[in-house]
Parts: sequence; structure tokens; C-alpha cells
Amino acid sequence: MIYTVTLNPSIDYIVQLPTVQLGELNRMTGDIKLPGGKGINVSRVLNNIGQESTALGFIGGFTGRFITDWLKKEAVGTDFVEIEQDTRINVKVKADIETEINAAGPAVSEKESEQLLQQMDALTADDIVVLSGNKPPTLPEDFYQQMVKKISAAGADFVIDTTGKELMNAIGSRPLLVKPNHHELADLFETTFDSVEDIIPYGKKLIELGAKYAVISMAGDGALFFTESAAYRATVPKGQVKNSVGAGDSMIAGFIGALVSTKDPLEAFKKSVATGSATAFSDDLATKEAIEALVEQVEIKKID
Ligand SMILES: Nc1ncnc2c1ncn2[C@@H]1O[C@H](COP(=O)(O)OP(=O)(O)OP(=O)(O)O)[C@@H](O)[C@H]1O
Ligand SMILES: O=P(O)(O)OC[C@@]1(O)O[C@H](CO)[C@@H](O)[C@@H]1O
Repeated sequence: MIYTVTLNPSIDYIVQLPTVQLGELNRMTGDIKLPGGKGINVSRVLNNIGQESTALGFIGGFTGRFITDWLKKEAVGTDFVEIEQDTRINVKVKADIETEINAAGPAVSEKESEQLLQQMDALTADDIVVLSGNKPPTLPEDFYQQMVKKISAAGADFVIDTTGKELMNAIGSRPLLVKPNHHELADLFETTFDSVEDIIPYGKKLIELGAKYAVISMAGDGALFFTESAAYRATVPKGQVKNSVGAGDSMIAGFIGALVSTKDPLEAFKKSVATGSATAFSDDLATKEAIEALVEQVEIKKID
């Protein structure tokens, strides 16, 4: 079974307006409410491509109910730990420039966090766990490490999509996949990149440190893929970006979905890029049809 873990889900409140006048009353021209949080996005895209998964994490209050109702309607499997406080609302402003305002999230009690850790004890070597996103502030600093320890003890595979110290601490435990974007990769190694050539040694470093596969996304500039023996660059399909929220999560879903069904990592990378773009070109997340319409536009070249 594929499990996704979203420690800090959200309602993504996407608001559209031509420009934002700071200090003035602004009126929206449109708005959309979507279930959000990185792991939940991964589960929704997996569902769209016909791959079963169970979404885990902390959910609470009226905002939490919005998410669980939505996922139930889409027949996405869930086994959330119910918490006392309300799930957060993240605001995504789509004006002439895009601005995201993410909330810190609810307090999670020790008892609630223990319940999630116990779920990790039931994993088996056939499972893949996707750990994604920021953690609510009350969880211990090493909460991801605690989960990774249990996942590894069960012999299950894991994917980790977080940043900074949390990513660095997990990478030695041999994740199946890491997918930082090029900014996150630069931050991770406290450096800056001026060209794709600058990125390559750092992609290789992710593999040396323990990742089996690493995808580095570069938004409209393509993506890089690193394995133990090679590096590849993909072009991204051409299209109009409508809403890039969840594009990175969609890449993870596309990769894992294709890897599980084809066992071919390069095919998985190709699907990953098409899935990211299919989300970027939609208001909501990628559908199977949208991915299939784009996949042949993705060209992959071996670069190392
Ligand atoms: N302008 C674009 N044209 C085509 N595809 C795009 C564009 N921007 C993003 N994408 C698709 O989305 C993928 C992920 O983009 P990005 O590098 O911004 O990841 P991310 O920062 O993790 O995304 P996010 O945080 O917005 O979910 C890209 O690899 C590509 O497939
Ligand atoms: O605050 P985090 O957990 O880092 O990111 C949360 C979030 O921005 O990520 C998703 C897109 O990747 C959105 O659905 C959600 O609002």
C-alpha cells in the first residue's frame, strides 16, 4: 500500500484578482477552496491515475471536515488522526504575481502525535510512505526522524518532501525519492546556482548521501533526475500556467505511481514531469487524461 502523511493539512483558499492594492479594500474576481497539504495532494493525484493510497496525518475541526468530505467524495482512502484544534487555511493569492500565505497550523497534543507514530508500527516491507510538507509547530523537532526510524524498521520504502534540516536528517536513511526544487536544493547546501551545470554536483550529492532517486524540479525550466549511475534532464511541456500549487506534489505522485506500475525509473521520471505540468496547467490537480495529453512532449536527455 502507498501511504501519504500530511502532518499539517490545509484548506487552500485560492483567491483571484488582477492586482493587490496594499492598504486598500481589494475585491476578488474569483475564489476556489480546495483540500490541501502536500501528502493529500499526492493521494488525490494517485487516485486520479488509478493508484490506491491511504492519506494519513492530523485533521481537525470544520476545516478538517471539509477535507475529509472532499476526499470521501473522490474515494481517496484516509485514516487520519482526529485532533482537537482546527486544520489550517492557507491563502494563495493569484494576482499579477502569485503570493502564498501559509498558516502555522493547529497544536497537536502528545497523545494525538503518539497515535500517528503507532500507525507506523503497522507498516510492512511492501509499503511506500510519502512524507510531505511542513509540521505543525507543537510537534517535536525530530518528529520526521521518529517516523523514518519506524518506517525503516518495518522495511518499508519512503519518499521525503520537506526542506532543510529535516530533509538532511532523513536522507541517510535511504529514501526511495527526494524531490527538492532548485531553490530548496541550493538552501540545503547553503549555496547558489547560476546555471543547470552548477546544480549537477549537488544532485549527485543527494544520491551519495543516501537517496535512491532524486528529482530536482526547476518549474518552467525543466527537471533533473539522478540515479546511482546517471543523470538526466527533461524538458517540460508548453502550456499556460493556471495554478502551480501542488505541481511538485503531483511530480511525486506521477513518479511513484509509474514506478510501482512499470518498475522503470526513467519512465517514472517522464510521467513525473508530465504530471507536474498537468497540475500547473489546471485550476485543480492533474487528471489522467491531462497527463496523457502531455507525456509525449517531455523529452529526456542523458547529461552524465
Ligand atoms: N511554467 C511551467 N511550464 C510547464 N510546467 C511547469 C511550469 N511550472 C511548473 N511546471 C511543472 O511543475 C513541476 C514542479 O514545479 P516546481 O519546480 O515549481 O516545483 P515545486 O516548487 O515543488 O512546486 P510547488 O511548490 O508549486 O508545488 C515542474 O517540474 C513542471 O512539471
Ligand atoms: O506549509 P507546507 O506544508 O510547507 O505547504 C503546504 C502547501 O503550501 O503545500 C501544498 C502545495 O505543495 C499546498 O496544498 C499547501 O497549502
